[in-house]
Amino acid sequence: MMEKKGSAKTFGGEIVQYKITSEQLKSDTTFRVFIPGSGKYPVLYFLSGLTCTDENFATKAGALKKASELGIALVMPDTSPRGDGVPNEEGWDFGHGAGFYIDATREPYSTHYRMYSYITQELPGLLSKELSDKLDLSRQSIFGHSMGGHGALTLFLKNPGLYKSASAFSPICHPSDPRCQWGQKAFTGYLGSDSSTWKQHDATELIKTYEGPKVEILIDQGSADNFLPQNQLQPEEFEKAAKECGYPVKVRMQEGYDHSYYFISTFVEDHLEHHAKYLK
Ligand SMILES: N[C@@H](CCC(=O)N[C@@H](CSC=O)C(=O)NCC(=O)O)C(=O)O
Repeated sequence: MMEKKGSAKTFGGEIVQYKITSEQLKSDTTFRVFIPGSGKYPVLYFLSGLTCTDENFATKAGALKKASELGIALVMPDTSPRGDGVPNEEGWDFGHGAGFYIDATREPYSTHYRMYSYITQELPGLLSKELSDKLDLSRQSIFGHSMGGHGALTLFLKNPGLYKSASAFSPICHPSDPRCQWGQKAFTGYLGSDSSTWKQHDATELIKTYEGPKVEILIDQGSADNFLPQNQLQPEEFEKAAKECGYPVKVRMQEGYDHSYYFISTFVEDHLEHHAKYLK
């Protein structure tokens, strides 16, 4: 059951925060939904990055006006399971706020950290049951930022046809690469040290064997992003792999922009228009 925690009218539509007890996450979790008006709308998921909740994109990205104009509903989940019973670690790049949109296979994380199944199965199932008059779940697309960009790309590539389109802001493109410290930490912790299992959660690896519809993927990356020289993101590796297998990917290097929501809000309308081409 979806419990309504709060709502507000905005840009002619409504943004609502829901709380559920998730079967996959074995914990309570919240998500926000923006519904443009009184019709039935296609759904665009936004997956947020490390340290975020369902609040960051809703309040900082400036996406709601354009989503309202285009007639696209937005669904904004949290980034991990949370709560007293959910194992956590020191630091902001693992544990709470850092679920990496995968199903953990390693104890003690495997019981709760099932963000992949939550986003691809449980959440759309709930939405189609409880908001069937407002959301058209036969038309879904996905985008995200950083860790959430990794989530958007991998969920799209792992489920051909489930999402009509995908895009990302400064995504973690190659988390199984030894130079990507976020990926090394998360995949070792959630999946174990056998790195052969990591490739199925790595966009740069997945695109090499992808066999579904080749809908253009849009990526925006700021040139002044401090995580870029640290090799946490590696958009060049994803672009190279896509080119080699003939998948159309547009990577736009945006001069002087950093990793923040100032960057996201500058280009978010382009991403909404990109998805509208495939959702409408
Ligand atoms: N808290 C950290 C910074 C963490 C950070 O930059 N998080 C990004 C996503 S990074 C990759 O997934 C983010 O979106 N933060 C939320 C926001 O509202 O900006 C630190 O202290 O350095």
